[in-house]
Amino acid sequence: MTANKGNIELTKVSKVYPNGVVGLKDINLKINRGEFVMIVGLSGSGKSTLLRAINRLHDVSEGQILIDGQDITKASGDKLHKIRRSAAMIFQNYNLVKTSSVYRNVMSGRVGYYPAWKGALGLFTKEDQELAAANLDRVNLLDKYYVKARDLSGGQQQRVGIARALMQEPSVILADEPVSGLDPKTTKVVMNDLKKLNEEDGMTIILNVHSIGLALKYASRIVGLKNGQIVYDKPIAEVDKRDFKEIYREAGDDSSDAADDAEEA
Ligand SMILES: Nc1ncnc2c1ncn2[C@@H]1O[C@H](COP(=O)(O)OP(=O)(O)OP(=O)(O)O)[C@@H](O)[C@H]1O
Repeated sequence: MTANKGNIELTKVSKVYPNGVVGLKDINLKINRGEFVMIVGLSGSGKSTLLRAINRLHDVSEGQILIDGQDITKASGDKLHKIRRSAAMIFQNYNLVKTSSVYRNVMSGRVGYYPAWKGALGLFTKEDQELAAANLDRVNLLDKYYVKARDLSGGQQQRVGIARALMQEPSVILADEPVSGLDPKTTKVVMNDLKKLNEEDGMTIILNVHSIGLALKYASRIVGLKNGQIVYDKPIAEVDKRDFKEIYREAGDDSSDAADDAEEA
């Protein structure tokens, strides 16, 4: 990964879905290389919309998103592919092809580097095959190389998702609730894999999460969303557990489970 990559800047970003629902409203957010930003907020507050906007899984209605100075909101064709490569996505439901081998799934993270026909035929270079093995090794799954994705546990599938993301040689990892549905022990393994990438490779991580406890444990900075707007943004050293009461308070509510989770964390 090239040094000094991994910077994201959103300016006045809004997203209105075709049905009129406001997903994001006037978001200004600057994230620097090497930050581990955890995005918290109630269900429906816009966390997924934000991550999907950053690597253009959907278009925004207004505003600009720069990844290492390049505007992804306006790019098309080859330029869009190149910008998108630097921000790899990890999904809550892993998004693996369940009937394919671990190796094929990991390799699919590399297809953006090949002409479509070569990718479709699986004509990958020896170097890239070695890279796939090395990335699987990083998440301790080299022994699962030939195993079909459907025969792995949830945590193992998510780690294949991480290895696939690494094939893009990204400077940013966007993780949309990557550990919801995993038990505490497996959650720890996946979170520690991400932490390692952050600390050892300086990768920027932006991760949506429901658990305040996890945010407090892993984040270098916590951003809170409410109704599509940023209502909270602090480095971890300045975070006070009591802050979350407000982020998680629904209209007319006095308390919330997530805020209680924060109190207990
Ligand atoms: N494809 C869509 N079409 C219309 N509205 C959408 C669409 N996707 C999301 N929304 C709406 O946009 C708002 C933000 O949704 P989003 O999924 O970003 O929230 P979230 O914070 O990620 O929620 P969760 O924690 O439940 O995943 C919600 O009101 C949601 O209903």
